[in-house]
Amino acid sequence: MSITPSSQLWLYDTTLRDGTQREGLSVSIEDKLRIAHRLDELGIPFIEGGWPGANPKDVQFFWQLQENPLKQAEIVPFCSTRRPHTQASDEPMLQAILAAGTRWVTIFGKSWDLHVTEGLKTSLDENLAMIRDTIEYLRSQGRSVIYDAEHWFDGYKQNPDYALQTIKTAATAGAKWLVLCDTNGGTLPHEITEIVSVVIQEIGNEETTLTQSPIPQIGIHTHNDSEMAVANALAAVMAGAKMVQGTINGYGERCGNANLCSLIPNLQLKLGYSCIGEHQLNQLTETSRFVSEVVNLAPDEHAPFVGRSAFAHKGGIHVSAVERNPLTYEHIQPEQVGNRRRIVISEQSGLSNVLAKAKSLGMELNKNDPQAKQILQKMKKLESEGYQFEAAEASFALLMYEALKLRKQFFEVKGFQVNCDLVEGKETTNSLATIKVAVNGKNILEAAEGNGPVAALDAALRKALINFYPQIADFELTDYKVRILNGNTGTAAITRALVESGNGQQRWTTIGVSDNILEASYQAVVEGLEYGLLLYFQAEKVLKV
Ligand SMILES: CC(=O)SCCNC(=O)CCNC(=O)[C@H](O)C(C)(C)COP(=O)(O)OP(=O)(O)OC[C@H]1O[C@@H](n2cnc3c(N)ncnc32)[C@H](O)[C@@H]1OP(=O)(O)O
Ligand SMILES: CC(=O)C(=O)O
Repeated sequence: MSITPSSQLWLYDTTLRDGTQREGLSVSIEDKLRIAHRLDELGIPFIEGGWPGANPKDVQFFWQLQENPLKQAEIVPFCSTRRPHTQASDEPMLQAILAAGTRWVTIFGKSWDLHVTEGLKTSLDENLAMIRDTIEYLRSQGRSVIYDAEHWFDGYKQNPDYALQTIKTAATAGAKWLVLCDTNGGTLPHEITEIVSVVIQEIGNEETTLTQSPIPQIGIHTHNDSEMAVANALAAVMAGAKMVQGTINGYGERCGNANLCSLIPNLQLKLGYSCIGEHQLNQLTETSRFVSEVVNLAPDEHAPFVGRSAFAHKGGIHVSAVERNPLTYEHIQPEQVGNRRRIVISEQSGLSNVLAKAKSLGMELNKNDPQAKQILQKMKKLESEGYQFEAAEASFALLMYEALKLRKQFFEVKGFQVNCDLVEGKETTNSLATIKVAVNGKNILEAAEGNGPVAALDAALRKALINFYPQIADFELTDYKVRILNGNTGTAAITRALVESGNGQQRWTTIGVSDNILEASYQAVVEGLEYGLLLYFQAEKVLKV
């Protein structure tokens, strides 16, 4: 591995170690393996896999990775320096990271005198010896060492001479990287710039190959407690740091670590540094969603660069301009990071939103068409009554088809009735729905039970339609949300029901609004089935063509 071009930066991902220190995040060995391989594909050169001496899961993880190694990344175990007044060679934790069988290891040591005297309860000299012995021992075992200077910035601010002594000790002992950590996340960018510049002056930062360099390179590891983690990492890089540590989606202890999903595009697209390949940068959005799926945390829809809303345009003025030139309201092209532009429909829309939506549905509509204005007016009127089409794009599509006289009537609901039994002492209610539907001029009457009125209604409707449209057997109701819009008016409150449906490949959301919760739900359920049929027949048509 060599670093020559001055614009080359080394990314170090710690999702599998510091990321898992986030409250509420827990992963299995299989999850860790899947994430490691995905980060490898993304082109991250260093992946911190965990602390093998600290728990059996991390020991297993490193062993299993040996059987199915990464393609390009260095997998790195993490550990502290030896404890006070012990021999490095006798430390079980250090034996555990050696047993992980990697080329690189990361150890963290104390930079802040307060931590030495109060945390470790040892002398400042012994702390220096702990750093030196540990690095020398790991090097004697053939490992390349990354030294994380914990609490570097706080330590430097309190006692700069001692803090500098700790990293000079690490450098002399042979660490190849000195990573300055803003462990408590309280430092501001101007302080980072100043302090990193001092370190670079003191330590030197020659451009040379990693394996030959006697002078360690400087890295940065920042936390987000002041919401400065990304800004601080950028400030450090601009001051000369060559390694950037962070995590996918910014997961990490307390408020998280520097978010690589923001750092990488900022470094690469804005500042011109080279971190990962262009074809890898456009996997960033997918990687962010993959990791959130594996760790079972809902993705942040508003995350910069990779969030679903990162390139979503809602205001009519924005949509009008973006349609003419995306640069007007987008700082980068969404495709560069694997994301996509979305046009959101709402009461804040103008004709441009409607036209863009029509285009995305394959319909030609222009600003002078009277239907375009009608669609906009109808949508705004419905929004004023409680509809929210940005959350129910399928219902908006049906509204457009209707206005353009393209809405196919697959069936017509003539009426329905729902009865609920609430029996004292029974925890669940039984509901029975009867429904009358007309299909191709034929009336069908069906009844079905469900554990709630909406489930019963959905079941009765499907029963009535299944002989005409067998494909609805593949549709499922995946989510159902209800919101009371003017809760202060008691029973006269308006209910908004959102139903999410799916067919195994796609999901779509429909909406219903009424002062009757059943009526609102019924509208959303019916449109959900109708839209599913529409998708099915559109796909059929395309296939036949
Ligand atoms: C800034 C960071 O994020 S550092 C990483 C933090 N991550 C974690 O702590 C997660 C994994 N940790 C663990 O599983 C456990 O804490 C272990 C296995 C490491 C240690 O467990 P225990 O031996 O029971 O100790 P405990 O967690 O109570 O205390 C930490 C010990 O590490 C010592 N320690 C802390 N930093 C260092 C260091 N840089 N070098 C050596 N020892 C250190 C503390 O002084 C304390 O020692 P003591 O118990 O002799 O006083
Ligand atoms: C090492 C580390 O995770 C920190 O100092 O924050």
